Amino acid sequence: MNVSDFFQLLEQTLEEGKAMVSYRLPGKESVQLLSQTRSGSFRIKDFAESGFIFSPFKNTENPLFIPEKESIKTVLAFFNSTNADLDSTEKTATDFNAKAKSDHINLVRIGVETIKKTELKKVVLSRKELQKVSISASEIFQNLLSLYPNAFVYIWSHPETGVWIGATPETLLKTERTKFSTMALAGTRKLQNFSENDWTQKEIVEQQIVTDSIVFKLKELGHTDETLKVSETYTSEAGSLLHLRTDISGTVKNNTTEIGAIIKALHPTPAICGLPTKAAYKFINDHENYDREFYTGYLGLLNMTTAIKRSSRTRNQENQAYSSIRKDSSIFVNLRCLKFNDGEVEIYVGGGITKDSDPTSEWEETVNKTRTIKAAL
Ligand SMILES: C=C(O[C@H]1C=CC=C(C(=O)O)[C@@H]1O)C(=O)O
Repeated sequence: MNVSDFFQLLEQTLEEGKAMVSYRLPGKESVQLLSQTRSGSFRIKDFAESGFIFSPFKNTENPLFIPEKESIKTVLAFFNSTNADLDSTEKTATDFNAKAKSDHINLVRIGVETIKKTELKKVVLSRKELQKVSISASEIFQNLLSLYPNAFVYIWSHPETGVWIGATPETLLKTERTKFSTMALAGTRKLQNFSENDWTQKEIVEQQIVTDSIVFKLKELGHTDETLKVSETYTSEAGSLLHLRTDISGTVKNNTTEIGAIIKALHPTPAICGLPTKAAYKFINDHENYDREFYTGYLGLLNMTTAIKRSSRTRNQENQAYSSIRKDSSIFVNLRCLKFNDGEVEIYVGGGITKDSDPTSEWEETVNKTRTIKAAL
């Protein structure tokens, strides 16, 4: 299928209001469209299901999903990412209102005070920003595909949720055969004029909290220092931003039966909630004055069929291709995302707060994070 036929089909499916999702995995060239054939909603019961899962931040017991068996899959084999000019995003630098700024600064102040007085060590505080738009959901999706070749880029539409679009840099959980991997992603800087020494203690601590918490939760599931691999922490690009990142991986006996337990143990990580989890979750509930809905939830491929072509060289059969079928998962944290309404979008952004946070810098960080999305509007 060619590019224009693919996006025409996507627009038609969106217009029909069917449950559908289109996505591209990080670093890949192909774009998939999964369109649910039956009307109604499907919900995850035990995470052994196969399909595309879409979970909110809260109430994650039985998330919505589009079952692989109840959907038609269309593939666009090659989408050319042109790496559009990120500098164009600067035009929106002052495009915010004063009340949003003072509200967020106040929220962060209360967060810092609470951290200084209580057991709370870190809390991720967020906000939502409305912006008028004149382009379609499909165009925003195509722009994100062009801008962010290394992100997980998606558009999800469902009668129960409306339309969500995003380009997230954060993997929650990936499985390949018996190997699984996740990442601790936190701390934010602008790519422009950055030098490695710019990372401050605040960001190093903020990110270390995420790594330690993920390792701790995995150990509670029976993984050990011997079985887990934890990488060095390094600087990782996400559009025009940089984050600190540590990769964590291990093995499972059975990736389809164990995935639910790992997702439930990890979500919500301190990259999007805080530490201790319960105290941070309560603080968010009590003080963030809006519903995050699917922002900082998770989404992606759950136990989806992957056909693998291998080539094996033997003396008699050179380059013979063998196919095998696997069930793999690629689940992401829903960051750098928006909810689309005709003529207007809601952009969601947040940042990790510790005792050393400066409220005005935290506000600016959220402004910088909105640019990831605004560049595509
Ligand atoms: C909560 C967000 O980002 C998280 C992921 C990377 C860096 C973050 C930070 O520096 O605060 C956040 O933990 C967001 O983009 O809204």
